[in-house]
Amino acid sequence: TDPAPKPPTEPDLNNLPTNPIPKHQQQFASRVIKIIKRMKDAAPFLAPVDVEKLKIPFYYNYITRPMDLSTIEKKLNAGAYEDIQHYIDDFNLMVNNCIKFNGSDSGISQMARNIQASFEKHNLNIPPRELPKKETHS
Ligand SMILES: CN1C(=O)c2ccccc2Sc2cc(NC(=O)[C@@H]3CCCO3)ccc21
Repeated sequence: TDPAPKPPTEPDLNNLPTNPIPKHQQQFASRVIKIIKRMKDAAPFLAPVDVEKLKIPFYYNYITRPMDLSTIEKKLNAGAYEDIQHYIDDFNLMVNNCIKFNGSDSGISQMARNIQASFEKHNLNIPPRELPKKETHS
């Protein structure tokens, strides 16, 4: 059939959540993404998959929701995440898109799993939504 059109770019600035994740969670997540972006295996994931450059006109027929590190960063900066879990879900979507299109045994999928392992390690101490109350010692 015909090549599917490019899906709408995220974040949808006309559809931001009323209660996005608080500042301290957004800052934590942005720091993790910055660290991941410095990994050599992150290079193919820094920007959206370029279907023209890679000559893969049917990419969007298989991958209906493309995701990459720059889009996650834009969503963090725009306050597009309602829950910190959704930032983790987007990272895993990026990895799973890669595995789905290229195959689990491909070199690019091994790179995706490498950065995913580092991402999970850095997220071990994700801060809770509400900060612990400052105790006022009477
Ligand atoms: C994640 N991923 C891919 O999932 C992908 C999708 C289809 C075909 C190949 C690949 S490997 C890949 C390569 C680049 N980029 C390059 O190879 C650069 C930029 C275009 C040509 O050289 C970017 C994303 C990507």
